[in-house]
Amino acid sequence: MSLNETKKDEQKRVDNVAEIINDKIQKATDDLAKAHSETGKIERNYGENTKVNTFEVDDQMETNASVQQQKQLVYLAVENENILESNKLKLENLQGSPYFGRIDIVEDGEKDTLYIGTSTLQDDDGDFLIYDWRAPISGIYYNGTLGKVSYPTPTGTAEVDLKRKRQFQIIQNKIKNMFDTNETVGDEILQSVLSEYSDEYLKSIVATIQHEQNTIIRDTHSDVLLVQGVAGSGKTSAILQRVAYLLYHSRSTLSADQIILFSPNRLFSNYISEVLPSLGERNMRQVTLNEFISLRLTGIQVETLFERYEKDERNLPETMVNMRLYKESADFLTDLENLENKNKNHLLYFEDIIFEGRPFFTKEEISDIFESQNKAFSIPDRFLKTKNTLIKRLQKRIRHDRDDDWVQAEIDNLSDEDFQQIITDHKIEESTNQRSIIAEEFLKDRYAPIYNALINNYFFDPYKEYLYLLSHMQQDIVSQKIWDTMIEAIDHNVEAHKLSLNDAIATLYLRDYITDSGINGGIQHIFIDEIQDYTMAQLKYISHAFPNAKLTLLGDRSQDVLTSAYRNKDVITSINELFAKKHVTMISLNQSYRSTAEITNFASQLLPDTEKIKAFSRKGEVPTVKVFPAETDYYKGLKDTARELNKKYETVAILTRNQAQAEQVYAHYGDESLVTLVTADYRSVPKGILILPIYLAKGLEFDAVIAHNVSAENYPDSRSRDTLYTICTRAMHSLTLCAEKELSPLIKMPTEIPEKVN
Ligand SMILES: Nc1ncnc2c1ncn2[C@@H]1O[C@H](COP(=O)(O)OP(=O)(O)OP(=O)(O)O)[C@@H](O)[C@H]1O
Repeated sequence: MSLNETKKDEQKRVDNVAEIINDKIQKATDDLAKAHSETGKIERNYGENTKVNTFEVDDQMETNASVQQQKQLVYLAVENENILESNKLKLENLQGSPYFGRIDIVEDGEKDTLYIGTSTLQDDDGDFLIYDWRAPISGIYYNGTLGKVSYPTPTGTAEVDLKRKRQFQIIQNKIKNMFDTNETVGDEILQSVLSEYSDEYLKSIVATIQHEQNTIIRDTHSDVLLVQGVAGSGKTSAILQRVAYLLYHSRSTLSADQIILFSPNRLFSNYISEVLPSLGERNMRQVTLNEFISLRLTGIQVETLFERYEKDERNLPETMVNMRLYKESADFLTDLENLENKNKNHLLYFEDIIFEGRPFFTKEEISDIFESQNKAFSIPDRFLKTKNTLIKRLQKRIRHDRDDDWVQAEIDNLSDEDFQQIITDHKIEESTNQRSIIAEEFLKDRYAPIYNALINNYFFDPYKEYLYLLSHMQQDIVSQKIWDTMIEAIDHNVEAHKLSLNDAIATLYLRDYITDSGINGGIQHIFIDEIQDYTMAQLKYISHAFPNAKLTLLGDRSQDVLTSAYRNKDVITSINELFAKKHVTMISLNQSYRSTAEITNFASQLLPDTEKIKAFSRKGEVPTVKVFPAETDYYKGLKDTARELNKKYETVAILTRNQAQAEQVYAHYGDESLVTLVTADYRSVPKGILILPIYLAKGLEFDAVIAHNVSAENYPDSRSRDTLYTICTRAMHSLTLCAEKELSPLIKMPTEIPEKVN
């Protein structure tokens, strides 16, 4: 059959499937509308039923049962609606581009043809029109080359003969491109996808997943999956595809709420928010490290890594570096833990529990309880026993106070409604001592803040405890004087309700250790993007906080913008050491997809010889270097360049080293409506000419990038290399480097490329 005829046949099939999808969407819309009105009815009914009987004491029990039943009905109706909604979303995702792949196989002598798309579609007879890309057999499409291949089945590995692999690019139900290929995914379609201009949101790569990316996506065995991938190699894309894959693979046991992604900043969270919905899945939870810590250390303002970088990006004294490296290590946390248990006579720092302005339990009383515990027990054990004693004392107090006059008087003063509410809430049956029970419940409600304070360990001060341990630490990193100054500085910080990131992590770890808390066993997967920004202490804390979670850690050792000025050890080596007892799988991605070959090759030159990147064969403009002799020429040249680029590209990002430089560039724009100064508060990236420090552009990409002032002064030596590399690799189609006076020695261009402007 000629290629034309084949295409005609394939187009016929697309038309046919498209029609079926449309019909199914129509039906799904009708079903959903019906279900919605049904839910409305049940909800109204529930509302009426719950109101009617609560005042009639005799009807209480009946009301309770009926309320439960109604609640269950509402729950089922809402659940049903959610399922219909999700099915409809999946169909809508297929609309216009129902599938992207086809495999022809021979299995046990039988021929079969399978089409692969974002989700499964069956016709009315139950035949598969489209296979979900995550189905075990679909793995062949991404992994296998023609010939004998295998795929996992519930009963073991199945062998098939792969006869053909065909790729489609279908837009608005028209086949735009179609290729038969032996590779994972042939270059032609990838070329076409990568040539597109940048978008506000990252797109799914489901149709063009590459072989090594597929390994990351489908890994289900590793405790720790560690990916070192060069800039633009699809790490973030792979995370999102992997989440979708895991949700499918473990659909009966895993939900999106049990997955957390630690993302570098809010802009990034928004940037990636569309991928999972486009694959028919809900987004996982997303949090930045600072948000995560702030939620756990309420009332304390934790310094962000960005703020710290702005303060001491360069010229950090050696003593500071040494102290910082120690406090960022996993050993530091272990040392704190060991020290805590060393002095058996040490009394923890307790606090009064204040109730209605007066101490309910004084710290002396709490200390006495702690002191009376057997010192042979560990500190956490003695803490727990203290806490339990306090809870018992509270319960005793409730039993004691219930007959007090003031309590009886308060109960007499309760409105009928409140009185009934206590009976209903606590399911109190009628009996002779009903009034005492009511008094007890009333007191429990009244004393709830005390109970809450006990449960949440508010009677213990982890900050003072941390400072105490620091002051008793035997360290030979810096002189005692410098160490003491550091402790004093933390003390001042705590007074002002502030803490650095390192101290916050250490305090949290210590608090969790002593109080045996802070553990979330329900989370099954943790993903961390930009892992090079994390310290081993942070990773140790995260894995302690989520003991049942498998970790997927992705990063690029060459994009260490925030800590390369002082860190001396490779992050990948450190992670391997930290998780030495776990099943760690390490995967490298060396091919970059984001940028044109010219940009990738240019950026690659900035790195040491050992870390060369493989460029994807997408052609584009050669990067331009412009050196201006004086400051006035510089800013004029920079602005002209941005304006020119903006005629061709919708987004042009001027990337600077830090916030101060971004503000400086912004100040040179007389008319502010022409540009946007993007700050840490931004939640989405606007179009046009943008100015932002590189750390806010982490993980993002832009059509055109201008690197601001790549002068010898601004990027003097190899410690600036990561920053420069990260800036250059944000560009998809066009990269311009502007420098004032002398060019940075890091930039080595073939002599014909620099376009000197005088
Ligand atoms: N298999 C693929 N098919 C199509 N596009 C891809 C593929 N892999 C990566 N890309 C594209 O390459 C670009 C870079 O991908 P991504 O942001 O996931 O890389 P990254 O490794 O996280 O980058 P960085 O570390 O530089 O932030 C994105 O536009 C993404 O859509």
